[in-house]
Amino acid sequence: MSRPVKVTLIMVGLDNAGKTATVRGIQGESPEDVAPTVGFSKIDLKQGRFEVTIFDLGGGKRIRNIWRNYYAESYGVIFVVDSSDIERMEETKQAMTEVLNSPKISGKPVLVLANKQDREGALSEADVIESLSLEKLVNEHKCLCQIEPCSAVMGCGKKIDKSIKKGLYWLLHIIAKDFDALNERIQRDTTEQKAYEEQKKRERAERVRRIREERYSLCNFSYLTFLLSSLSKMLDSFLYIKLMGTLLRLAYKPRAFILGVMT
Ligand SMILES: Nc1nc2c(ncn2[C@@H]2O[C@H](COP(=O)(O)OP(=O)(O)OP(=O)(O)O)[C@@H](O)[C@H]2O)c(=O)[nH]1
Ligand SMILES: [Mg+2]
Repeated sequence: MSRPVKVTLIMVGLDNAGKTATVRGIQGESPEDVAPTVGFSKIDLKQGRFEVTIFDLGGGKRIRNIWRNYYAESYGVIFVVDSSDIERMEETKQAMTEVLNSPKISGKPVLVLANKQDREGALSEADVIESLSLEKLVNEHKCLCQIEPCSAVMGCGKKIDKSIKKGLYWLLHIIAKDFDALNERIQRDTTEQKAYEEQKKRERAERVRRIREERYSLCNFSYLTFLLSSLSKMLDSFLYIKLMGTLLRLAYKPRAFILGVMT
């Protein structure tokens, strides 16, 4: 029996594209009532001899910058597009360009799910290809690509939209064909990324240490200043009391005072 093949995939695309609904359906859960993903969710599933991990990454504008943290370990990309949201096609194209531009993604296989085909006015496969300049984009970055028009809310588990199943099968098949080279690249990239993250961690720790040290010496300095000013105040008070005593003595007993000074 052949050994299981461990494969990590990332699922990206704009917010509201239908990524979470798609992975829910793949997992056999209801794709209805999904909430926007804040951060990511991780899904593990078995597909034949593949042990697949899918990172469903939040697509909100502010969290899109986390996508790059997952590029190194990813064997392939699932890019989900809301085909019915024509106004956001330009934004979708920009997001896809940024993903494929990354050196850690270029050359890896990409499955595009042209989702929400059940919606009226949804762009057809050909229109999505044109709106995204998909052919040019994937050729430029040497990515094998397949596009599947689908609907994530059509069913789940065994009843999931056949196009989603077909797309996932294609992606895993392409990965398996070039597994050794891809795996070598992923091992190299993840080792490099880990070293980079460690370096960043060390730099951060060093920065914190320096700030603490500066704060500590500032604290010591303030303490010293406080101590000196307190001492000076005490001395001032002491001299003041002494002076007042002298004046009082001079005022009430001038003779005794003058004799005291003279002797
Ligand atoms: N009509 C229709 N609605 C869908 C389809 N897929 C997803 N939706 C709906 O679209 C909305 C967004 O779906 P999500 O799966 O949360 O989208 P997402 O891409 O995960 O969004 P973020 O987590 O914010 O990045 C939800 O209301 C889904 O029910 C589809 O194929 N057809
Ligand atoms: Mg989501």
